[in-house]
Amino acid sequence: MSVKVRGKDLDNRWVVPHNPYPLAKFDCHLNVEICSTIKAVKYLYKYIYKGHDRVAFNLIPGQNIQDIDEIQQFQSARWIAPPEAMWRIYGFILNEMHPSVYSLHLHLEDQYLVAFHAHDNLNNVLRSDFTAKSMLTEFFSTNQTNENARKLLYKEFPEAFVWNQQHKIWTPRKKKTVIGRIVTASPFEGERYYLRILLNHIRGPLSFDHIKTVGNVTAPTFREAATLHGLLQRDTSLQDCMQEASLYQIPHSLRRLFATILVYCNPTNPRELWKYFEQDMSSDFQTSVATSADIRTKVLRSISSTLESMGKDINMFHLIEHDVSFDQNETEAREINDEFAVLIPEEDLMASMSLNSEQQHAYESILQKVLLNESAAFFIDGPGGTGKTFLYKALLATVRSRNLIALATASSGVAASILLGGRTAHSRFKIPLDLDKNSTCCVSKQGALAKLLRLAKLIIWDEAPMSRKECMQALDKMLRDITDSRLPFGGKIIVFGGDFRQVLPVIRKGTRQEEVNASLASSYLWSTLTKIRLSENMRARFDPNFSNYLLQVGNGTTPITIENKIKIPNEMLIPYKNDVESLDDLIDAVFQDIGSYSENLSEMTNRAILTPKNNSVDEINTILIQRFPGTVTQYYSFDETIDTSEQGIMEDFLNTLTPNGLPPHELLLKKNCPIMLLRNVNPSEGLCNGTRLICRNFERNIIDAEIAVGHHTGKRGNQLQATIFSKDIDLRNDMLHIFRSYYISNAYVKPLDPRHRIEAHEYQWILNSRTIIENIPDDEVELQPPEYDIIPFTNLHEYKDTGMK
Ligand SMILES: Nc1ncnc2c1ncn2[C@@H]1O[C@H](COP(=O)(O)OP(=O)(O)OP(=O)(O)O)[C@@H](O)[C@H]1O
Repeated sequence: MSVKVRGKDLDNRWVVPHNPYPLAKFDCHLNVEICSTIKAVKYLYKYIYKGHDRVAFNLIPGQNIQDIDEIQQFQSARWIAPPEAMWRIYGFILNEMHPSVYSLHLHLEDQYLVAFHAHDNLNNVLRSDFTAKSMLTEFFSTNQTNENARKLLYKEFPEAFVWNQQHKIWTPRKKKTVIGRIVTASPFEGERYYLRILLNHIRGPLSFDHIKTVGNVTAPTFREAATLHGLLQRDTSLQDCMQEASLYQIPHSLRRLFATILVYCNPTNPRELWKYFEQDMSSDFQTSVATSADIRTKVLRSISSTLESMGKDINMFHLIEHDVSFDQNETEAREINDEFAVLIPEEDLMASMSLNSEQQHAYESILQKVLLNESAAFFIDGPGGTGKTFLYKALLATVRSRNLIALATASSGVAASILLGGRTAHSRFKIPLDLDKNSTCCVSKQGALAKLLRLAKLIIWDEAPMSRKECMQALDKMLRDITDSRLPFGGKIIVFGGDFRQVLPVIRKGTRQEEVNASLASSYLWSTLTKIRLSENMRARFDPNFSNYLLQVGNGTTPITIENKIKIPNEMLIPYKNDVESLDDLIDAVFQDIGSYSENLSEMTNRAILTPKNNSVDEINTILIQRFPGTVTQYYSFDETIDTSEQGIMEDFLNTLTPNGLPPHELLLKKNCPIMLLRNVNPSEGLCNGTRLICRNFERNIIDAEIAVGHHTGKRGNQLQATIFSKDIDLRNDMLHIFRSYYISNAYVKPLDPRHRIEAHEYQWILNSRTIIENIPDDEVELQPPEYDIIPFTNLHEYKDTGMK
């Protein structure tokens, strides 16, 4: 619509947002504003709650009056509405706050406010014990005598104790819920701010000195104590992390860690970090004949290939003066060789022999197309546990064993890590993250990936229903482009699989219909797919009732429904008593003997409690970690406000937040406890969002963990498996005998080129004249890696005469 106003053409863009209904109803000027920021909301609140006094008005007669009686004016010209008048007449409270907030004193030693009467003798005031008491000093004193008090943080103290201002003591609280807040301190205040940080994290401190004590060391300042506790971010924390790792990780792992730091930790000066650790990262490439330039190239190439698998280019980080470039042919060869080098486990090869009839039908239909090289696209539809993954494994093994390329992909990292050589579909096909119907994959027609895709005989995409249809459509377009074919998926044989009863694509705040519309089943591709159904539940074979029940839920035909809700059979439920007891019962039922799990990994990693809310996850995790045997190690996150002046005010609040994909502010871990990775750090190494790992060791800046699921199981930063091959073995022929074990020291260890791998071992040991090989006595059959329990020298006396070593 457009109108002419004073000779100018104006259209809708010149009209402020308004709502015609209130305009007509109230016959006045009303704008509509969109509250998009916190500030706008605050502004609105201020308006609404400005209160009655803001309608006070003043009528001034014509003549100038000198005497203005404001009280009189206020009283006589005050207008309040009848409801408010009634409210006041009855004396109802006008505002209240629940729960009440206790403001807790914060001061350095002997630096607090003292109130005294003008006529008091100052010397007496100073000498008086009573004057020397404050909320904080009495918090320390109570901790010295009361065991229960020591379990609390300063800010939690008012929840269990009441501050008696008259006698200046904390007495146990009997009723009323309150919360405590330590008064804020800005980082610019120095020590007072660091004391606050310590008080917010350390339970039951006994004195100012005690709170500064970390282990056996009493730090000179609160700042240093906070740093020793890991509560402050250090400028050198990334360097410290590499330093710790370099002490016990092999160079290959160190390079991987370095690449991960480059991608995820935004080091301010990557070149500095590179210079510092180049030597450590290159020690496995150092031989007497290698020049330093060769070694550097090898190290950079190794880092570059890890970065590539994370979707980054090494030249983004400017590690050296000039840009690094590697031979394109070599990159191409590596993409293809890596696929050829994927190991084929014996059990996967045998899987094709034990397929059930439905799986067998699917297997033969797909394999026939592969062998005849005919274009085909399949969708394997089967509820959870019907052996889809089992079928993919059999297919992958058969195709790969014929020296053909089969690509394994999945929508999620976890599903990808279960398949050998598996990658997420996004990373394998370079599908953009922000998709629309015109998106295409970022694959160059001349590049190494295009070459690999043209060579691939079979492409598997597991959990396809979880991805939006645009992903598959982008793949379709890209494959048609690189193969110059008009056939669906460029004539490639592609197998999608999954279960529409499980998770559909995530559409934020989307309706059920929107989710269905976004899924593969609503794509133009759906009609081109040959559908194969699997229905026999192989996971719950021995529990047919459960398997039937699952199927019914999935198909929406559960017999017993109350108000459209699924009724879970009583035998599957933990009866509800109250929140606390029932949660305990649930934990007991799932994790029956938590003390023994540290020895039996699969027992622990095969169990999980699922909850729809992250808060409940944190609550259950806290209980589980307390019950898990061993001593706790704490890691803290650092929260920073963009505006540094708000750090003191916002820090506590930020610490309480646990946004998606981030661990809690205080991460409590114990040796051998399971953890789950929350990021796709390096999917090709099995490190993706959802990978479960077992904590093996803790350093200040490093958690040493071992992968606990998928075919990367057992992978750990510094673990070695070795195949020895070198002409040095000939020299030692007399001594080394097949199938015998030896202690080997002073040997070089380096990663094995995938093309030379005979078994699943990743590293080779290089023996030279300095290598020491010792026989292991026959009675010492079980070779255990040494485990060191390092005891500080000062604590050694505790082990004196106890027979402990
Ligand atoms: N033909 C078979 N013979 C023996 N065991 C089988 C067979 N098929 C599947 N299984 C076993 O059944 C279990 C479930 O199979 P699988 O994980 O392949 O199912 P799925 O359909 O991929 O399940 P989900 O949808 O939950 O991923 C696995 O332990 C697998 O080893």
